[in-house]
Amino acid sequence: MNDPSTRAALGLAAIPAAVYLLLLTFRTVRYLRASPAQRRVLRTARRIKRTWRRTARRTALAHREPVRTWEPGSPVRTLIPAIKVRRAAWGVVIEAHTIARIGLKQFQDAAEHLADAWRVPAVRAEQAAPGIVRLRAMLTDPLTTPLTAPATPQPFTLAEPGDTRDLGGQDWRDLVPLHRSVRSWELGVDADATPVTVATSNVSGIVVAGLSGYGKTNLLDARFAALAGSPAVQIAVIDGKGGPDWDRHQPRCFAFAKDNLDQAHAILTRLHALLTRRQHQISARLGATNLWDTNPSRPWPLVVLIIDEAHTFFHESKGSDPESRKRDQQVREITRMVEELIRKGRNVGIQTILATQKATGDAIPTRIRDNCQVAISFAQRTSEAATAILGSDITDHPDAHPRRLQDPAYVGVATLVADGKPGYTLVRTPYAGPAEHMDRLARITAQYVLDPLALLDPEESANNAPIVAGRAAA
Ligand SMILES: Nc1ncnc2c1ncn2[C@@H]1O[C@H](COP(=O)(O)OP(=O)(O)OP(=O)(O)O)[C@@H](O)[C@H]1O
Repeated sequence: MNDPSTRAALGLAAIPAAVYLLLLTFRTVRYLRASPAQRRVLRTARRIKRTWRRTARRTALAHREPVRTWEPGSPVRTLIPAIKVRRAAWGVVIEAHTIARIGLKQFQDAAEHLADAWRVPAVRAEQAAPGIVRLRAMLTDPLTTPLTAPATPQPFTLAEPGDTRDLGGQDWRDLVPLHRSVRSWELGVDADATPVTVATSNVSGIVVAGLSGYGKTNLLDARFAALAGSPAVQIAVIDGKGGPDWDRHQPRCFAFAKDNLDQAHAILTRLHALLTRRQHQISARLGATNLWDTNPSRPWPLVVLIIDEAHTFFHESKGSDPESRKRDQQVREITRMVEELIRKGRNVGIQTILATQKATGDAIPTRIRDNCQVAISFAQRTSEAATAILGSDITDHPDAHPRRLQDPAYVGVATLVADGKPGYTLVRTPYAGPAEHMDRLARITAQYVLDPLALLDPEESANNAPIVAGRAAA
């Protein structure tokens, strides 16, 4: 025992034991300090790692092949896909290396059995990279878990130094930076609970479609809330539904109309005039031919036109009486003006957001719809409707197909092509908050409202009062 070499050997043997003990202590402390939900995740991750070789064999995810040998008999070896396991708030992510003929399809086929073996409600499989399949053992599903505050922008995103208004005790520097919401739209979270965004700079058209009651208006509310706090944004609303949904937004709008064709026509005529003036003046005023090379500002704001139930305004009655002919003439003019706003509004900072239950060509003219750079679809009943809004590629992505979303659990879940994510992404959008929230937000930010045409040309504006609060120009 006193022999130095024996002591050294004992000392060496003690190192792994000490490391093991440390690891065990660390794991135990981590487990004890975790919430019940996190403990479940930890247990599941451990179970998956511990039982993987056995589970792979039992779920046909192991590959057997003969070993070349001169010895009699024909020995066989079993290859098991190597995995890496990591924890997420909602479950466990497993990245598996494909081998031989075991790839995405085999993992997808085995998903139900894996869920049983791992004792989780669902397992999803997708190709993460060539040779890597990502499995998600879902303990809770981020897509069906209601989302509130985290992805919902702060209601009062006043972002200018010196603002002395009601900041709810917060310093303006802590609030959402002015241009982040203007340049991109934080829509919510995907199936991995990671944020989903789309760029909104250099965008002149956004179309949001989906069956009634699946979350279009709520999503537009969230967008409205993200923009209302910026003095560099002016908002106009035309509500084809004509109900009370948009009334509370009115104080923050420089132009507002319901399903009144004359008023909608008047607002669009003014926005079209703004488009033309801005085109003429942009170089001289901004020293650039594209607003997005700089940033929207108070004197040259981003102008967002929201048209809810947009199909209301594109439908010609084809009647032959004078009233119908006048109406159809207005519809044709509205269609042309919306089309031009979307086709030409990008560089001058005019953005049109169309929401509709139906995005097929008979509801929204294709020359309007197909020029929108961003398309977002909530649940759809038919493939035709899904293809109309998202393009024919959606048929290659059955997992993200909006027909799958026809379930009350998917109210508030949409499909889109998101920044930095391949193919189509399903996104859980946040609940935008109760009506009073929007009411207060609109009132507190009403002081930012300015007519963008008046900002460009004060004289012209004096002769032509803007259309606000549902009243036609005085
Ligand atoms: N992301 C969400 N989280 C929680 N609830 C939501 C979400 N989106 C919508 N809802 C709820 O679902 C209901 C219908 O939503 P919304 O009015 O936005 O649907 P819609 O698609 O605009 O319907 P319609 O076409 O009839 O106007 C509302 O009560 C809303 O509060």
